[in-house]
Amino acid sequence: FPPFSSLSNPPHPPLFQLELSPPPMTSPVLPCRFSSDPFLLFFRPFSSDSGPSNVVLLQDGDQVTAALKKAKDVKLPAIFYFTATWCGPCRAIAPVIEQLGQEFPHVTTYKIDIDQEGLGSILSNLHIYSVPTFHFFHDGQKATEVVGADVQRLKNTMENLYKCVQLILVYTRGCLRKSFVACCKRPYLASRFGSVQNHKEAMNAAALVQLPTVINGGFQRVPLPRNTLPTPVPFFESHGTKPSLVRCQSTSMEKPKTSKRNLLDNASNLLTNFLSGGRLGDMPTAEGAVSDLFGRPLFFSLYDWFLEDMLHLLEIFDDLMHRQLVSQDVIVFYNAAEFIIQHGSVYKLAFGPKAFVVVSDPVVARHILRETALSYDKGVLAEILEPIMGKGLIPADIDTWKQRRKVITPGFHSLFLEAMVKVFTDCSERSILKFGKLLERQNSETKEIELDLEAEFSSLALDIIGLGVFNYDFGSVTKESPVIKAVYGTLFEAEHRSTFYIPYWNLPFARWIVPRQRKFHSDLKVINDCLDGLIKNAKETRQEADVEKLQQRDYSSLKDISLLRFLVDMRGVDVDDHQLRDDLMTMLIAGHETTAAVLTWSVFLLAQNPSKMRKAQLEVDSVLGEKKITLECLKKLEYIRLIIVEALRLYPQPPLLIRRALKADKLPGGYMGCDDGYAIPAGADIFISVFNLHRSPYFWDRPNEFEPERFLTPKPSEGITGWAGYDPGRSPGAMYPNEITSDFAFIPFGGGPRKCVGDQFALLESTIALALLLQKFDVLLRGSPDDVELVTGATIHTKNGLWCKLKKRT
Ligand code: HEM
Repeated sequence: FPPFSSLSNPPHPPLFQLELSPPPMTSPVLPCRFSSDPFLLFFRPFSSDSGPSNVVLLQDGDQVTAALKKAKDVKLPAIFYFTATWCGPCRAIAPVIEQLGQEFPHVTTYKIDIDQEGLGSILSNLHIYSVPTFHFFHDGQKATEVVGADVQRLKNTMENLYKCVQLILVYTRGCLRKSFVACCKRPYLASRFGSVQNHKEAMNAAALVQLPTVINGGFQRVPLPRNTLPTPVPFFESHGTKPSLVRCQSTSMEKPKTSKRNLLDNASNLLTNFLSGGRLGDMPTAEGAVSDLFGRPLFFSLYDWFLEDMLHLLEIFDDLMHRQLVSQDVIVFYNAAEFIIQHGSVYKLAFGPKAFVVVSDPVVARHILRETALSYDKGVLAEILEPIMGKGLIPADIDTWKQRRKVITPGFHSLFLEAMVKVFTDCSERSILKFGKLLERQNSETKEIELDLEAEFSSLALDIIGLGVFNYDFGSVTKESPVIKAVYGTLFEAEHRSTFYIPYWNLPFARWIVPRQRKFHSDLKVINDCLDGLIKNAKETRQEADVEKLQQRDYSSLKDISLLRFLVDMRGVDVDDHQLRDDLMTMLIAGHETTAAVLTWSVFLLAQNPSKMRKAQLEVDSVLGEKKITLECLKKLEYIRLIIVEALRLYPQPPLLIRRALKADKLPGGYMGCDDGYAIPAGADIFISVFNLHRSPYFWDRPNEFEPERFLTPKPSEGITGWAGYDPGRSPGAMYPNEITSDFAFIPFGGGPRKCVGDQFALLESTIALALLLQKFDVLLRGSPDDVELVTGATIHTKNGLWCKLKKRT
């Protein structure tokens, strides 16, 4: 593109400059060249008939002739792949072909077994002397060929020939280019970047290269000479409305956004700017409307505002690829300046009378959670939770938190967790037994039961947290009790408060006048009485010891292995009953819904991916057999562990972390943000959107896909300043990926000093429960995944339960 005087990249070789002369044959007929590319080693073994749908097996000479004709006449991109069943290199390269087929869905690969009868003359006409041989067709002609299993050459040829879209980006600030590279990982988005300064320059450039053009998402027809033009892409001509923005594994999260601002929105924004918005300086501001916040979870809107335009662009390309419309170049100009102004790593959300700072970047999250952790408290969250959790760790002020954190953390030592494995197993088996009994009672032919697994996981998690934290068996998997009802009532109220914007419960007399507040206080009393009884009991049987001694106890001989026992027995910590009760209540609430939610979403995702479920079941069969689960087994259940963390990536619990600045601070700009960072005043309220971080296309490939295997492979930072990339080796010995391995791009348990104390407890518990479920049952969703609507408060859960069909595995 000569007119782009300001191209910042060294020029790429021209897109269609191909090596047209075939490489020399190394042997006359059959022995083939074989690349020792280690890429080959990672793929599944050869399977001749299966594979992606764009691989077509041609079974006789007529079919080959017809396909050749079609490739020439219809001008669709196609590869003719000559192979033989006895050829070792062909077998070795088969997975690469499959992989390339998936990466270039618009290219058809015709596979021809040269030993089929009646091919003789065709093969000699085409000069096929050895296998594998690949003929590449483009624009109705044979463009080039590759002879031999030369992986690198195959990949290069595919990329050079079939990458279809050239992307030219209008950018005004250097950092944005990188974001596009990170985002446009798909092979069909050729990353040829340049900068043009304005719309006119973009149009001139487009006219010069004579291609259909998209400027800022809208189609522009450039004045091209007749007949020599590629047809404009119909999608752009017809598209007036944006496609839905957030695509996920399948949920009803794709509700359209409210597009028009109403009176309330305008009033709210005015108020925001008047009251607090101004104090947040020139931070990018989301153009959201208050009405966007109603009727769907807040974190979806935060995600849209974060990525709206980027997603829009990707949606366009996906759609084009899907419809095989891009068999030609399209130029895209994208106005980066617009993007920067409205969205990004740190932006301000005008929200009623308040402004919140929304953070979607690991470097900024790391700054708040780890580097300056004690300059922030829990702000709005503490206001909501304090009436329930008192001075428990989550809402506690910094001084109380420092004291209690020091005491509680040692409670989760390794021998305790090891002892918990038995509790997790026993409780999970109780659920499995219950499902088995329900199945036995089932008379129907199908021999399957329908269950709301979310409710079942909730009972299971309640039983486990009761036993683990204060040695109380709720027994909720099999029965109901006033205490259980009170716990659920309290959780329900905590949820209600976290989604209700006006804290009416703080009004004088509300606890006596408002019926739900009356119920809440009576539920709280039931739980408090129960906890007080347990604390009294534990104190009466106290056996004081130093922390180190307590951590080396022989758990197999103890009747009560709970955390309460540990806290009460600890020498030199004479804590009052009230504080202990707050601690227990906090852990009861923090550890119950969260774990139930992880199991719920793990099953939801697996049920939509039967091959992954099967893989998990095979792993469980091979590791466990008929054995009881031990910590050693858990180390071997790698795939199950990855499923749990991948579910936490896609459905983080909670989806937002909340903070309030105790003093003025300067946040780093984050990726694509302002290099100078953003000053925030004392009192600024912050949402760290874990959901945005976990699904950010800058830090994850295919961010919305369920791919547990992703955590096995390092991901370099690709030049993102300040972010170290993902590296599983960074936390040696860790059983699960975490904020260290991901440098704060994966923070399901937060990070820094206020990181979850129960993370290992929860992960081991979930791994065991999921493994035991999959060991015995096949699980299917009862209806469509889209029927499983999401709602959210503190955690993301379903609106009407996760209804599944369970069948005994044979
Ligand atoms: C999968 C299950 C769980 C998830 C996803 C989860 C997530 C989190 C997150 C994200 C935080 C940090 C909140 C923040 O920084 O604002 C947190 C804190 C906390 N979690 Fe968990 N948690 C889980 C299970 C548990 C369990 C089982 C327990 C207790 C047995 C627990 C106890 C706590 C406590 C006490 C805190 C406050 C820590 C502090 O401020 O020092 N959590 N949890």
